[in-house]
Amino acid sequence: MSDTVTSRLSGFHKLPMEERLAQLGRMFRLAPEELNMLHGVGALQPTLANQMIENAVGTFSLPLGLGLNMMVNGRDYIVPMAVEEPSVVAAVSFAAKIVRESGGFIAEADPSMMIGQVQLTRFGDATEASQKILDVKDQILALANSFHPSMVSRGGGAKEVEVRVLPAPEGPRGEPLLIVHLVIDCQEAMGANLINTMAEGVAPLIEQVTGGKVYLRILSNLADRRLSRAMCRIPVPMLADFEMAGEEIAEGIAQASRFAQADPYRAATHNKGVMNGIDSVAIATGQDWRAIEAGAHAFACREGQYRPLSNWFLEEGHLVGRIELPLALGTVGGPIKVHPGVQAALKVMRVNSVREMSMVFAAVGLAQNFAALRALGSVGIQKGHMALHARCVAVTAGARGDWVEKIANELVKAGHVKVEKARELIAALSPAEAAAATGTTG
Ligand SMILES: CC(C)(COP(=O)([O-])OP(=O)([O-])OC[C@H]1O[C@@H](n2cnc3c(N)ncnc32)[C@H](O)[C@@H]1OP(=O)([O-])[O-])[C@@H](O)C(=O)NCCC(=O)NCCSC(=O)C[C@@](C)(O)CC(=O)[O-]
Ligand SMILES: NC(=O)C1=CN([C@@H]2O[C@H](COP(=O)(O)OP(=O)(O)OC[C@H]3O[C@@H](n4cnc5c(N)ncnc54)[C@H](OP(=O)(O)O)[C@@H]3O)[C@@H](O)[C@H]2O)C=CC1
Repeated sequence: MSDTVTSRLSGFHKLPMEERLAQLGRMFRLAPEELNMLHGVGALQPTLANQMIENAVGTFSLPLGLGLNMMVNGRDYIVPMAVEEPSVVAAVSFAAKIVRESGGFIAEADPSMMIGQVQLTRFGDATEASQKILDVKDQILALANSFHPSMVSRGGGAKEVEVRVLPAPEGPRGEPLLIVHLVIDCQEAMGANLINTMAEGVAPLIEQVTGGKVYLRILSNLADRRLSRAMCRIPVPMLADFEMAGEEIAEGIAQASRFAQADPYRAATHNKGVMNGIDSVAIATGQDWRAIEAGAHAFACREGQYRPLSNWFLEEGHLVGRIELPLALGTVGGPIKVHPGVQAALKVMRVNSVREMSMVFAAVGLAQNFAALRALGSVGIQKGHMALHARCVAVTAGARGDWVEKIANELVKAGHVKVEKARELIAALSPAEAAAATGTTG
């Protein structure tokens, strides 16, 4: 791989797609097959898809873009993003460009600790049953680890047993819930399968020592022992653009953050913006994005009210942004080593461990959030977003080829990004132009 990898590729978005790929190929010394994978040519063959899921009839594609300008802990990252929504990739690159000029993102991630849950019922007295389980804690851990000795030799495996007694949902007359938590270090894996194996494996021992009956044995997607954090600190004057002073923009972002802190209706949309970035990278890198989504939103609710995953405030002439969320990611397992497109995407992202990957994910979430709040707290989201959405609108109205960009530009100029307007523009062309614009013969 080239030593000159940089994610600061100014004007990359103005290049034709072939030149973008060629530039990427040179920088990462990618083989033609790897470039083809990124380009989507043969990335996931139907025969392989048929081995991945049930009742397969084919594959389904999404656009793959590159988030640029990302600097995390002093290292440059080009971030593969699979997403259908216009402006997401531009927004992350835009934010990361500003942040890198103020030193980049600082991030950290916890070790890969996950929780496996075992639900015990008919246990009699809850305190006594809890104590019986804790008395055989070492036996439970040894049994759990016997199902995955290779995880232990990697330094991972089951590390702790905890017992939680929860009030009965039916009220005081119902049996309280007794939930055993197995805390497992999953190392480089997301961990669901290995956790479930261990949770199922220890259930008979828990039944035996308590005389109770186990029902559920499954991981928890609220991965709150596996948090990732990112922060950035931008000098306020660096936020200025041609139209607004840095102070005004910073104030708009801080006000947006206050709104999300106070109001779950706003926090949900704020977090949707965060997840625009995180989900896109998750899909491109073969992660279980449903698990990430479930964990993020459960974590957002941990204080009893749904809150934003990130926070922005002013401090000593700087705008400071922070994000914290659970990220159960893997560099092995699931489809990661199976899907050839994921392999090519990971080569571009060049993370050396799952913790490093989690830090980049957190930084992407914060960058995405910054771009949205910057727009929302100043000119509004529509200006930037709709300008990029205009191309989709032009295609929906029937435009094809070079005409997509032309019609999109006209829509933006008219300040009216609607399919009907695009159809009007096409209808106003000469018959020959209209035929060319819509790819039909005249
Ligand atoms: C769209 C921008 C970035 C334009 O912003 P701009 O001011 O036109 O950007 P710029 O010309 O100053 O360019 C700066 C950099 O941004 C990138 N960039 C700039 N343009 C492009 C492009 N076309 N394609 C790819 N990259 C682009 C590129 O890296 C460029 O660097 P350069 O290459 O020039 O050195 C800005 O208006 C923006 O960030 N808007 C916010 C968009 C957004 O957040 N979209 C998410 C979808 S909306 C949503 O679902 C979430 C939401 C909003 O509801 C969340 C919430 O409520 O919190
Ligand atoms: N609620 C949820 O989120 C659920 C999710 N899932 C799915 O489970 C999958 C993730 O489970 P997961 O257990 O991670 O995946 P896998 O079982 O596919 O793979 C993980 C395995 O990779 C091997 N491995 C090789 N090197 C390492 C390393 N350095 N660190 C850790 N493991 C290593 C280990 O096996 P070995 O030790 O044998 O080498 C490990 O058990 C995803 O596809 C997810 O969609 C499934 C059920 C529920």
